[in-house]
Amino acid sequence: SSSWGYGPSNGPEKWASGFPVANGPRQSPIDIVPADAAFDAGLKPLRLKYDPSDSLDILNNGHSFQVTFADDRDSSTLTEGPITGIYRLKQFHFHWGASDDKGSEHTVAGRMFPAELHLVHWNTKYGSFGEAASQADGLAVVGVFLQIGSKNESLQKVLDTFDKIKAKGKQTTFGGFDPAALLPGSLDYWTYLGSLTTPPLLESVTWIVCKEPISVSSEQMARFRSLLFSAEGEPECCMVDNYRPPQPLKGRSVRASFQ
Ligand SMILES: CC#CCNS(=O)(=O)c1cc(S(N)(=O)=O)ccc1C(=O)O
Ligand SMILES: [Zn+2]
Repeated sequence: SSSWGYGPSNGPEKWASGFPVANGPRQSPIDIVPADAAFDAGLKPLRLKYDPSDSLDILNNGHSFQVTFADDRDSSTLTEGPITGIYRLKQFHFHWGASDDKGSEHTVAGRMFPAELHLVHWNTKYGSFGEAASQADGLAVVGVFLQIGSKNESLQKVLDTFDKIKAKGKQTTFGGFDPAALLPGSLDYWTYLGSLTTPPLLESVTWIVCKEPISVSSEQMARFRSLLFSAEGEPECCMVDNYRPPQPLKGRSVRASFQ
């Protein structure tokens, strides 16, 4: 069976056949329209506490690359913000385009960014990521837009591993990395109830999208595009355009933590 991807035969327009929830009521990403986002004074500031010793390795999983964290303790967590309880960081990954004019999953009043960072956290009240992933309040993903500007030195540490994870299935150790170094100065955010943006598209994600982008140089964006969707020994297929387009809002409201 042709597994899902981002090509013409297995891309986002085809996912509904294998994953009917693709047409569900709370799918992600969405177009965020700032003028329609209601300021909610009840929303607390995000509280992100990450321990660099939790970072384990970096992996090309065939649809993106991810940095995986040890999540057996409450050492790298998301609390406060729009959520209640403690959510543990499991991994972070990115989505990006074939050129600097596209690549993000969420858009802001129709504007696409060249890339988007996702930090995936799971609700510890469910005991494991897998259990949490099937619960309506099981996951919380912090999204950060990347915009073309100065070279991002924190990001460069990630890009420097790409020679070792070029092909699908390759991984290498990646310890001592602090994901807080990838966060913008302001943690103002929009939040709404949505889903995973890749199959299985589970409707279990509280999305927390930062208003302020982080910078990435055009040369650094070119490095993202040197990764491959394909495994060693297969015809080379550049890993680009690994983003799902915005999905219908279906009556959902988007709240803003800022005025
Ligand atoms: C069951 C299940 C599941 C999803 N896993 S994930 O949350 O790490 C994830 C989340 C997202 S996203 N774009 O929804 O944050 C994308 C990709 C992945 C992944 O497996 O690689
Ligand atoms: Zn993602």
